Amino acid sequence: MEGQGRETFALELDGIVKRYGNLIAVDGISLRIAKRQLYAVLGPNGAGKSTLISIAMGLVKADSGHVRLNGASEAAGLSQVGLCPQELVIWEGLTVWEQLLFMGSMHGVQRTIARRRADELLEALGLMDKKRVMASALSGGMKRRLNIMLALMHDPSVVILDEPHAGLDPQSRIWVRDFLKNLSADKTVIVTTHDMEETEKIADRAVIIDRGRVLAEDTPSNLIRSVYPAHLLELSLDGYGSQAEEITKLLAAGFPGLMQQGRMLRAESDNPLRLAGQIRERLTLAGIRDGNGEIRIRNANLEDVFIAMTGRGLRE
Ligand SMILES: Nc1ncnc2c1ncn2[C@@H]1O[C@H](COP(=O)(O)OP(=O)(O)OP(=O)(O)O)[C@@H](O)[C@H]1O
Repeated sequence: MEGQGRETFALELDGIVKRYGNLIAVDGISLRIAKRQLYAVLGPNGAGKSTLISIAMGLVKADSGHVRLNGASEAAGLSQVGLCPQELVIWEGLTVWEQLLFMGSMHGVQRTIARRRADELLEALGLMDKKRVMASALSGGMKRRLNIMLALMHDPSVVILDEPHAGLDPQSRIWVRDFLKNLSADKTVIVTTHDMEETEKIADRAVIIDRGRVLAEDTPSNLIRSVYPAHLLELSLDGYGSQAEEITKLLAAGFPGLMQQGRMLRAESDNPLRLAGQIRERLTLAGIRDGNGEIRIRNANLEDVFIAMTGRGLRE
């Protein structure tokens, strides 16, 4: 039974702990990531994402806990993993094509196979016309795309990408989004990211970690539903100038579900239209000019969940 279960997991982390002096970077994380899916690791700066990935790759040794890659202990599984680090690892003096073949030869990939694979990757990430161009002449977003290709030249079954969305221009963002989604049809793709919008669009599952611990793990839509089952109503205080404080006090007294978040009052509601009407009525009664246009009703997104769970914005 146990052996059978293992075959379905690309990565299993069991009770991982990592300390740096007094700081606990990873505080007992256990995760099972099933094969052939796109899995996002989310967390604010310093949450422990990179440390966890480095431990999964065998680059950093955990103080305790176990890692299994494709059912094997990490050393046995590493050749099946491709890592795309946060920093660009590119040889500026080689052309795009030369780098891909060079990476293939470093992994011992047969030359004809490497050439075919390099062509497929160039096609899939939209860089075919840059094949003969020096890496130093590529734009930032193109370099990041090349960085992803280099992690795939040995055709690993598990690909780990540390912040693949960081610093991408809109065009590169679309290439990377489509590429990762397609890749996850037959490989396990694990990304660490701050990009909630991308995660919502492409991830099959996501884990939110903070201070080295797992806060929640599920599909993006279940994560959202679990925290915000209803709609969100938001009242922006920006248009009210010096009356903002008075309005906050007035509405807090009448609508206990309304919470202040910065320059916004926010409530969750099954009937946001009715609530909006009640809020407007209250404001009118108090002689405050119609708040029409200041109220917005929307569905919650992953960023709302992240802020609710970690108490922090993404880039704080
Ligand atoms: N080599 C190290 N020595 C000492 N402390 C470290 C080391 N590596 C990481 N840390 C600390 O461990 C904690 C977790 O860091 P980590 O880089 O894993 O977080 P992260 O979630 O990847 O953050 P970011 O989103 O900023 O990349 C941080 O407090 C960091 O300062």
